[in-house]
Amino acid sequence: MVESKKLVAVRPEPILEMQGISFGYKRQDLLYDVSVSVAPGEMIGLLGPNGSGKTTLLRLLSGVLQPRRGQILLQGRTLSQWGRRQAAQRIAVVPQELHMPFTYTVEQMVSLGRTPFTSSFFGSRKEHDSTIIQDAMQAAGVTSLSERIFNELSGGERQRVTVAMALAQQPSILLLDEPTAHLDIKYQIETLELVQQLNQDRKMTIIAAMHDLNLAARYFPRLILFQRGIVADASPAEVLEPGLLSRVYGVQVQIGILRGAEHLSVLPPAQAEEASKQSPHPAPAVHLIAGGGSGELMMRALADAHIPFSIGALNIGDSDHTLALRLAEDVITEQPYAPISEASMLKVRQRLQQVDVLLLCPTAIGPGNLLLMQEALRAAHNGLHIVLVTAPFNTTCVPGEELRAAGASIEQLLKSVAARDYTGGQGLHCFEQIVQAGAVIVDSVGVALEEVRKAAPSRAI
Ligand SMILES: Nc1ncnc2c1ncn2[C@@H]1O[C@H](COP(=O)(O)OP(=O)(O)OP(=O)(O)O)[C@@H](O)[C@H]1O
Repeated sequence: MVESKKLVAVRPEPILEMQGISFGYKRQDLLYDVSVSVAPGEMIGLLGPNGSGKTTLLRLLSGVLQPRRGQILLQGRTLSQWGRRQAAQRIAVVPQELHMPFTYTVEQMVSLGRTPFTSSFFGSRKEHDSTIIQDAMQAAGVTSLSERIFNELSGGERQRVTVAMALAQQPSILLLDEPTAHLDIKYQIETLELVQQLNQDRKMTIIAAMHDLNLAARYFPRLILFQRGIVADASPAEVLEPGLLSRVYGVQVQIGILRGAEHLSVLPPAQAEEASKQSPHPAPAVHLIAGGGSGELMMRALADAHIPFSIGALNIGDSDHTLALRLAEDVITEQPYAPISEASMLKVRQRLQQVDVLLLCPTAIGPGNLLLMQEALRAAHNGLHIVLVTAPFNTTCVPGEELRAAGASIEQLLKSVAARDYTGGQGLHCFEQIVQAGAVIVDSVGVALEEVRKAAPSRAI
């Protein structure tokens, strides 16, 4: 028998690694626990709404900003171990807009890209540097503009010169901040074709913040969707998912492949709204209060059963929050580690007035979410059907009256609540009252689903 050779896929060492980085300009984190591994030669598009932190992430990657927590490794060494000058010899940035206070020519501008390798701006340029500058101008298609004044160029021409400047750094990694912003469609395509060419011909690793989802789908094989933390990191087909985009961008979109096209297209809201009129999204029948992973099974079960639900309030960074952005119809979101704000509590209250059922998952009860439990109690007194999903213990589903007869079950429930109550007994007291108000206790996700179907038979499919 011929022994078959084992084929072992060797993953290349990452060229760039973000390990659990958090950063904020103010007390609160803007980026929270971001971990990304970038292989050499990848082409990655960063997506996210205005203010989601894309530029900030690029500034962290270029070493202009320092993370509060976590570290960024460039070829296995932290950026501070490399030092600014050495890092700049490997990572180049193409900023969103470049304003020059001086009347530099294009060639002078591009030669500024050699700064990390020379001791002064224009003084110590060697023949070797001149060759690189000419090569950079040629690659970016700006040789014919070399004597022109940079500030007098059109937006598209300036963009190409800025790319040439970055190329003069001979970087392994090119970071671009919205390279197509303010450009007409011809220049948008030209710029992205150029970037793609650099990626393919020079094996340059590319990371670009992008607003145009269609261009991102067309040019970037890997997309990372941000909303302070990473919401999705995968291929365009997985990231450009209508539910996910509508939750992150707050607008309904449709995704499809246009006739004759090879790539996904994101259709504008007007057409999507029209489409959504034809197949309306059902309003959530269920609201979940969860946290710390306690809602995971319940969310997956509801999504599998096509039962629309809302959830919250949840802090950004909570594992339930990340999953909820994918699965829930609406996620009431709070800042990382922050107590629940009045605005979020108001949203929870309004939502509890609209839904048929509240599912309370077995989350830890701390001072931060005690308010949610108190809101659940208020809703119970207003007649909302509440289902308490316990940590798994040895009882079967005991609805309403039967539960009261089964004293041991209540005891067990309260014992499990006491074990996760960090509010000096206030959380436990709240639970006792919720039970007294007629809540149903269930110890399995399947039984919880049955309760939901009973309470919202027409809306839950
Ligand atoms: N130097 C700064 N000091 C304080 N806050 C800042 C600073 N720079 C940016 N911010 C704030 O940080 C948040 C994220 O900004 P950032 O520019 O990283 O987002 P972005 O995703 O690139 O946005 P856009 O798509 O609009 O360019 C914004 O609320 C912004 O106002």
